[in-house]
Amino acid sequence: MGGATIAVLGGGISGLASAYYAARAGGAVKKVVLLEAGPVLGGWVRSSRSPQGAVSELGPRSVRPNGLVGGNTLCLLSDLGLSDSVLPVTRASPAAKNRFVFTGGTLHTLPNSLWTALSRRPPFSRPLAWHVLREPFVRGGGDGSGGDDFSVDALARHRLGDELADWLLDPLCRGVFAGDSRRLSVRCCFPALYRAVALHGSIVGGSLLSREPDDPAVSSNELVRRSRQERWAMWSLREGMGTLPNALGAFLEGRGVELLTNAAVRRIDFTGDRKATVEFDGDTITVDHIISTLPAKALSPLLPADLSVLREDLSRIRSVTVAVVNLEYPGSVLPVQGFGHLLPSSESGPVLGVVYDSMLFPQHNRRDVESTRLTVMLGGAWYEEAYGGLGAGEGEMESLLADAAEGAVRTQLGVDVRPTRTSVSLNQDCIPQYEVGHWKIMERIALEVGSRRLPLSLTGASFNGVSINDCVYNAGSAVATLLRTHV
Ligand SMILES: Cc1cc2nc3c(=O)[nH]c(=O)nc-3n(C[C@H](O)[C@H](O)[C@H](O)COP(=O)(O)OP(=O)(O)OC[C@H]3O[C@@H](n4cnc5c(N)ncnc54)[C@H](O)[C@@H]3O)c2cc1C
Ligand SMILES: C=Cc1c2[nH]c(c1C)Cc1[nH]c(c(CCC(=O)O)c1C)Cc1[nH]c(c(C)c1CCC(=O)O)Cc1[nH]c(c(C)c1C=C)C2
Repeated sequence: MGGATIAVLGGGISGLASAYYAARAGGAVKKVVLLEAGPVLGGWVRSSRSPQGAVSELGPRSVRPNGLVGGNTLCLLSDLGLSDSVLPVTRASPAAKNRFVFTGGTLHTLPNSLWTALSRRPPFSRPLAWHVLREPFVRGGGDGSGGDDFSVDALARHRLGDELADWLLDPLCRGVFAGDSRRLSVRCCFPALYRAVALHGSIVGGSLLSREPDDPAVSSNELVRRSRQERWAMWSLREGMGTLPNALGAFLEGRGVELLTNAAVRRIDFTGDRKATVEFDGDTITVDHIISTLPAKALSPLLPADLSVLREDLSRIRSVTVAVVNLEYPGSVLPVQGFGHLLPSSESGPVLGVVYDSMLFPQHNRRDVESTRLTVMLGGAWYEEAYGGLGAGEGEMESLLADAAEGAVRTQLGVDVRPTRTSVSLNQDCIPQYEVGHWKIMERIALEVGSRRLPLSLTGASFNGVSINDCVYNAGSAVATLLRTHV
C-alpha cells in the first residue's frame, strides 16, 4: 500500500498524536486528514486564561513523567519545542507528597513515606506496613480462587482488607476514573497490579519483582533525563495543558496534514478493494486506512450495519459525566499543603474530590493579587443517581453544581469566604469506564477487525488507558502497527 492515505477520526489528544506519528512516517504515508466534530482541537484537553491572568483547566491538569509512557510524552514535548514551557513539580514538594482523604469530617494524609507507613494513621486502625507485610501470604485474586479479572474493590478487599479497599482504592478509582471500584476492572484499570498477582501471586511481591520496560531513545532524551535528575513527580505547561494540542495542531499544519474542524463523521463504509469511505459534514473521502480515536460509543453507530458484533461491543464501553467547577478565592485560604483531597464513595456520592490547583501550579495564579484556585470534581459514576432525575435546565444545573462545589469547600476545607470566580463545565461522557470483563470486549474487537481485515485501527481513551501518557503512547503504537502490517 505504499504512500497510504489515512483518515484520523477525532481531534482530541489521541487523534492529534496519531496524526503526529503518521505525519512522521516519511514516504510510507502520502496524506493524513484529521476530522474533528467540534470547532476546536484538543478534546478534553482545554485551558483558559482569565483577564487577570489565572489559568483554568477543564480536563487534565497534571501529567506523570515517569516510566516509558511518561518519558514518551516528554519526547513529544521536546520535539514540539515545548521543553521551556514545562512546569515541573518535584517529588519533594508538598504538592506532590501530600494527598488527603476526607472522611469522618476530617482530612487525613495518605501515607507517603516509610515512616508514615510504619505508624498508625487515622482513618486506618493499623499501620499501612501491617497490610503490606500480610498481603503476600493471602491466596488468590478477587474471590480467593484466582480468575481472569476482578473488580478493583474485590481484589483490594480480599488481599489488603476492608480499610484499604474503602479508604485507599475506592477514592483512587474516583480520583482517576471518576468510577466505582466495585465495577472497575483491576486487569484494565491497574494492569500492573493485575500482572503482579497473576504472575507472582502478590501485589507487593510482584511490584518488587517487576521491571519497567525501557527504550534507549526515550531515556536518552534531554527532557527525560532532566525529569529524572530533578526527580519530577508531575508537570504542566506555562499556559496550561491546552498548549499541547495547540502545538500539535501547528506542527501538523506545518507537515501538510489537513485538519478539519466542524467535520463530524456521519458514516463509515468499507469497500471491496480494502479501502474505506468516510462521510462527514460537508463531504465524503476515500482512504486506505482509518485510525479512529472516537469514544467507542460514538464510533459504534457510524459503522456499517453488517458489523453488528463490532458495533455491539463498542456500544458496551460506557463513559461517565464529570462536572468540573473551577473556583477562585481571595487570599490564601487552604488549611493544608498538598495536591488535593478525595472523598470515598461512602462519605459522599457525587463530590469526588478537590484539587488544590494554586498549590500545584502557583505559576497559573492571577498576577495582580494573591488568590487560591481550587477545582471541585463531581458526578462520575454517581452523576445519574445524584443529578440525572432532576430534569433541571442548563442554568439551573450550573447553579446547583456551583452550590455543591462551594459547599464542599466550606465544609471540607473550612473556607468561609465566597469565591470571587466560579466557572462550571459539565463534561458529558468524558471518562471511559473499563468495567470487569473489558479485556474480553477488547479481544473480541481485535478479532472482528483482524478477521475481516478491516482497514481500521482503534485507539483513544476508550480502550487501553485514559491518561494523557497512555493516549499519546497508544496512538504511537497504533501507527507503528499500521506501518508494520499494512503500509
Ligand atoms: C475532568 C478530567 C480530568 C482529567 N485529568 C487528567 C489528568 O490530570 N492527567 C491525565 O493524564 N489525564 C487526565 N484526564 C484524562 C485525559 O484528559 C483524557 O482521557 C484524554 O484527553 C482523552 O483524549 P482522547 O483524544 O482519547 O479523547 P477525547 O478528548 O474525547 O477526543 C475525542 C474527540 O473526538 C471528537 N468526536 C466525537 N465524535 C466525533 C465524530 N462523529 N466525528 C468527528 N469527531 C468526533 C470529539 O469532539 C473529541 O474532540 C482527565 C480527563 C477529564 C475529563
Ligand atoms: C476527583 C476526581 C478526579 C481528579 N482527577 C481525575 C478525576 C476523575 C482524573 C485524573 N487524574 C489523574 C489522571 C491520570 C491518571 C494517570 O495514570 O496518570 C486522571 C484521568 C492523575 C491522578 N490523580 C490522582 C492520582 C492518584 C492520579 C494518578 C497519577 C499520579 O499519581 O499523579 C488523585 C487525585 N485526583 C484528583 C484528586 C483531588 C486527587 C487526589 C487528591 C482529581
